[in-house]
This record gives sequence, structure tokens and C-alpha cells, in this order.
Amino acid sequence: MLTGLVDAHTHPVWAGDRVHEFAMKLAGATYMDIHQMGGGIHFTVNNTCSANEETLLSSLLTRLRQMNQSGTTLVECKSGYGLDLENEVKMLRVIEQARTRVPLEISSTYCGAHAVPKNKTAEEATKDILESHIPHIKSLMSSGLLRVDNVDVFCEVGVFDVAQSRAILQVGKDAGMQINFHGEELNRLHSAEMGAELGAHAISHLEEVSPAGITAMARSGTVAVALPTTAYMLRLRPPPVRDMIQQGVAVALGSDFNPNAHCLAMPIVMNLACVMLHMSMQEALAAATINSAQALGQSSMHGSLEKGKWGNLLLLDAPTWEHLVYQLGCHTNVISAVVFKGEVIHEKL
Ligand SMILES: N=CN[C@@H](CCC(=O)O)C(=O)O
Ligand SMILES: [Zn+2]
Repeated sequence: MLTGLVDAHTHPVWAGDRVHEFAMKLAGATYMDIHQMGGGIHFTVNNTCSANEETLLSSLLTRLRQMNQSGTTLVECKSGYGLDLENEVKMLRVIEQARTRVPLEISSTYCGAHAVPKNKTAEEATKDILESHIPHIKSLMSSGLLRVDNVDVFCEVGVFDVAQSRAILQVGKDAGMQINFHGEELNRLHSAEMGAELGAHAISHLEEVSPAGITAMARSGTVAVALPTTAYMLRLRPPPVRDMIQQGVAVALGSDFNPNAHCLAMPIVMNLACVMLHMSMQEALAAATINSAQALGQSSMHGSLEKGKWGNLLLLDAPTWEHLVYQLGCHTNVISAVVFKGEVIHEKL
């Protein structure tokens, strides 16, 4: 028996797959080549803006149920393929509706600063987010129509710079959201230091984090969310997880499920973390449970089997728990049942 898995970073609300971009990347295109050509996030934004709420909800529920069957009992879900206020709120509403339809806990994230919309500069988009998006979302939160747990930005060259990201994250925090953002993925911008200074709960990616950034995160108690599927798909240098652990940073794991990294299964992520990020199986288990719960500010009720916490657990059909990590791609055979809040919600056929 193991505690339920916690997926600390996903983008599960979208329409239109990007299998054609997988082919382009295999032929040598980089993530940013495709993004700058108007593909990548922009391709998904076009398709997601054209989709209605019912279509988005239906595909989201299918994805969440697949996560359930792979052992996930708490998952972070981002908006970020709307970019304009109307479509960002549409995505957040879809996530809100999913909360009562699937037996798993959702931590929702407003990620309106996921890319710069085609008709705006980054500066204009930042102003729009600060003056229009966040105040509107805050009012929906106050009136009980939406619960939004986290605020996110993609802080990257060609997307939002450190000053713009700082402003968005601070205003999101002031509106009652936890700071949890994409930093130091493709270029070293020292956003880890900025996030630590703002008291970020978590920073994801961190492939390019500096030693000073690691020290700052250790000091502020900011959780590092490592995303091995992204480093694998994009053939990036993996984040320096060993240095982080040694410096006392809690490392969590996320599937980063999105049209670029189509992986819903935390046991696969744990295997990749062991091989690519040099984590032990015990470290990967802590990262995919209690540390991920901490990244989402939910470790008091999730992430371990303890008196007073939710009864979220996996029953395994294997000689030892390590088989969940070791049997790459066979996790649905290894998991014989998933229990959420004390109820069996999935059983192996
Ligand atoms: N890096 C930014 N965001 C996502 C990718 C989203 C996409 O490519 O659609 C990530 O975490 O990997
Ligand atoms: Zn992401």
C-alpha cells in the first residue's frame, strides 16, 4: 500500500493535439523555433479558444480519469491556453466543473501569462493581466464562483521577463493566490531568486537555475517542481536536482501533461526522474507525494498516510512498492486499486 500520488504541474485543458510538432522536433526544430513560428502554445491557444466549454470539459474529464487510474489523487491544473480574459475564465470554469465530477482533488492555477498574445507586446499583456484579468478573477473568487489556488507565469526569453513576471506574481499573491510559476527553463534569468524573494510556494522546470538561485530557494522554503518529461521530450539538460536536494530544497515532481509532453502517468515520471535526474526510488516517491503536496500548499491533508489526512492510497499487486517505478509503462498492471477519501474509485480488471 502506498499513499496516492500527487502531480504538481499539468496543463490538462486544451483542444487540438500537436503530434505534427513532435515530428518537427524529431527532425531538429527546437521548442522556441516552433513557438516563434506561431506554433506551440499559440497553436493550442487557437484551438482552445475555438472550443466550447462542453468539449473542453469532456476531454479534461477523460484525462483526469486516466490520471486516476495511474494513481494520482491530487493534481494541479493550469489555465493558460486562452490568454484573453474571456478564454482564461472559460478554462478556469472548466476546471471548476471538473472538481465535482472526478474522484481526485484539483489545485487550480491561473496561468494567463503563459504566452504573449499575438496582438499584444509583453508589456501590454502584462498591463492587461494586472489591470483586468486578476481583478476580475479576484471578484469571481470573492463571489464564490471560482476557486483559484495558484498564480503562474512563463518567465522566459521571448515570453515574460523577470520584471513583468514579478509584477504579475505579486498582484496574484495579493489577490489570494499562491505563487507557483515556470522559471529558468531554457535560459538563466535568475527568476528563482525573484520567486524566492516573493515567497513563492513552488517554481517549476529550473533546468537553468544558478547555484545562487538554489540557495535562495532553500532559504525561502520554495519547492522545486522537476518535470522530467519536458527535459526528455525537448532533449534539454535536466535540472540539477542532486544539487537542490543537497542544498535542502524540497524537490517535487509533475507530469507537465500538455500537448508538448503527452504524459498522464506519475509512475512514468518517477522512472524518468530516477534515470534522468539521478534520484533514488525513495526520493522519487517523496517527490511525487509529500513534496508535491507541499508545492501545492496541501501537505496537511495530502501526500502521506497519516492520521487526520485524507485516506488516499494505492493498493499494489507487486512483490515490493518499487515495482511501481521499475516496471516502466506497466503501472496499470501494478496498481490493483486506487482509494480516494476512503472510497475505492478504481480497480484493476
Ligand atoms: N514551458 C511552458 N509551458 C509548458 C508547455 C506548454 C506547451 O508547450 O503547450 C511546460 O511547462 O512545459
Ligand atoms: Zn508547464
